[in-house]
Amino acid sequence: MDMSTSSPVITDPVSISPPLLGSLTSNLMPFSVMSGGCSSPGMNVSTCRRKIEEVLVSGLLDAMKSSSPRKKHNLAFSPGDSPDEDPAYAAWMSKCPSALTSFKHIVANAQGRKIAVFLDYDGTLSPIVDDPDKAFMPPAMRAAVRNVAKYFPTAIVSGRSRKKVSEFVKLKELYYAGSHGMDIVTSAAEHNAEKGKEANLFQPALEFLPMIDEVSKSLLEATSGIKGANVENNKFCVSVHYRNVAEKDWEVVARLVNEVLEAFPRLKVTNGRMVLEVRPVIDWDKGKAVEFLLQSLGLNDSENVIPIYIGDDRTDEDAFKVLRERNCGYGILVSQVPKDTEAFYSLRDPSEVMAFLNSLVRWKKHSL
Ligand SMILES: O=P(O)(O)OC[C@H]1O[C@H](O[C@H]2O[C@H](CO)[C@@H](O)[C@H](O)[C@H]2O)[C@H](O)[C@@H](O)[C@@H]1O
Repeated sequence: MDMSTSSPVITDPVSISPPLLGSLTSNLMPFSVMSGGCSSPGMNVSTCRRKIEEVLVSGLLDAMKSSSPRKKHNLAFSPGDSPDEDPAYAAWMSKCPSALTSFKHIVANAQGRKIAVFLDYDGTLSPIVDDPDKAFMPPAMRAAVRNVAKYFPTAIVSGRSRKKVSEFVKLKELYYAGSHGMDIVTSAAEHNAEKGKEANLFQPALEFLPMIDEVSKSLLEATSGIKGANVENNKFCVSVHYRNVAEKDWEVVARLVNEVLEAFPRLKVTNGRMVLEVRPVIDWDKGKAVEFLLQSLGLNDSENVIPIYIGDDRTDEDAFKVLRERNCGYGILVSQVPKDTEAFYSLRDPSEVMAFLNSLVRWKKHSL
């Protein structure tokens, strides 16, 4: 087995912000030092600008490559083998143990306290698939989430638009935070219907709505010639998918996204699983959304409330970090490969997520 190319610890991808060339050109001096050479005597503005652009595009491309490992490159074990036989994975699991094997410890700590459950969608409740419009949640998972919500306040926190993720999940008893937490409803739809009231909305990036629409159209147009590229408007953010783009064309994707964003200095780009996420430069993320939900749902008592957040993506790290810093609750990372993470525990895939949720319900029923 060649360990040199397998199971690397995946580090945090780059977040390139704010805006790319627009603000950088107005502040060339510091950046010219960073980019090594723009300050050379005789270099004109356009050469310097090109240099900066190269640095940004190659940074983006590196981030795309490092955060989007193709499975076969990252599994040390050959097909049919168990990840347990991979020493790197086993070493990582000793730092980030399975939430299933640690279940007794998790619930022992929750005894006499209230559990609140936060769930990411893609890669957590639904398996990752090539077509984002077909990321359906299996009925058994829906049943598991429905049961969890009977016993614990439960929220979905997704990068998708709130509308789209709630159409996938189809459960009215949950709270939903879409657009990476920038679109939150703090009352479950069933309660709204019962009380005949409007949903309580929190949308910290409301002013960006027209800008997101505009950038979404520009990105769609710019990438229309790239086979496999897909632009998804998630209301307060936009996803540029490159999962189905040939790797040789990733640089073109990076270049085009960079070019489009030159006109939008108030937007930044981060990356997830084979996707570039364009979003407003505001101090808001899934971690802030979890804090906001805990506060609004009256669950802010860190002595008596145990939040459990399950997610698979880079953006979920913000939520794991919040729980770690508050020293309350547990982040659980869904991953089949070792990753740098702020989570305390891990689960391998959505089927293990479902097993964990079912265990929570069984434990709660038993303890009533
Ligand atoms: O926060 P999440 O709910 O995990 O949303 C993050 C992104 O998920 C979706 O993209 C990912 O899943 C797709 C379907 O399995 C897959 O094709 C894609 O490569 C993944 O990146 C969603 O389409 C994005 O808009 C979300 O931002």
